[in-house]
Amino acid sequence: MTPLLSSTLRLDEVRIAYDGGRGRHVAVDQFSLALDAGQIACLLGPSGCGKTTVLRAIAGFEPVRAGRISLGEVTLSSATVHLPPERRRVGMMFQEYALFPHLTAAQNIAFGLRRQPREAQHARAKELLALVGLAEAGGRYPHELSGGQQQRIALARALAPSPALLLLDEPFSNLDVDTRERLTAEVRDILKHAGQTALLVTHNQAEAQAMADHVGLMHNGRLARWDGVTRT
Ligand SMILES: Nc1ncnc2c1ncn2[C@@H]1O[C@H](COP(=O)(O)OP(=O)(O)OP(=O)(O)O)[C@@H](O)[C@H]1O
Repeated sequence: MTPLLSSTLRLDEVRIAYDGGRGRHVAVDQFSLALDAGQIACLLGPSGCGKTTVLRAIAGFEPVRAGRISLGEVTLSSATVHLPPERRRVGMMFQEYALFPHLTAAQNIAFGLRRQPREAQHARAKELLALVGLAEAGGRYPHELSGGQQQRIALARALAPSPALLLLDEPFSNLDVDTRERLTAEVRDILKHAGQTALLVTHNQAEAQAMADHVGLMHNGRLARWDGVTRT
């Protein structure tokens, strides 16, 4: 699939702050990066360094105090612009977005396609079930799937509306080590096959290296390093 050049993600000198009881806390500052369409990047860093805050700002859940976030030609956030989350073409796979227990795997995948005709929803769900290697599991409910299978369905659900950018926050943290290692490689293949631009957050360096084309190391709300990953 040819990546769309128009969908480069850019963060330029972004500042994000939280207002709390003890005044304003600047969680992310002078944060800049560029991620070309079709590329996978991973933000790595210790707890509290601001990884989730960056993802939440890109998704539109936190305002930006200074700087600019853009996707292609469109400004998503700046000190004066705040596009609502549903208009950003940004998909998410966050821990808190679990599958709906009362919907089948196929219905979960089709959930974000409710405005499309039923036929188109079925076809897209079928295509994504195949992409994540669960072609036979469309009729099963989440409790009938393993943890790893549930994560693959959650990924399929996030991919279904063809977002220009997919954000993944610690997508494997609930899984055991073996499943986690296997899924890391599988998810990279799935994202690459779909030509999906993705930004992932993790604590785990091995996971970052296995998944990403670029690894960004965060420290105290800033991007300390941005390295390309060489693959043989
Ligand atoms: N809703 C909030 N209100 C106030 N401060 C917050 C809020 N969310 C996060 N913070 C603070 O912002 C900083 C960055 O938090 P963030 O969750 O982005 O870090 P993180 O790198 O994702 O951490 P972890 O790896 O533990 O998830 C921390 O100091 C945190 O305490």
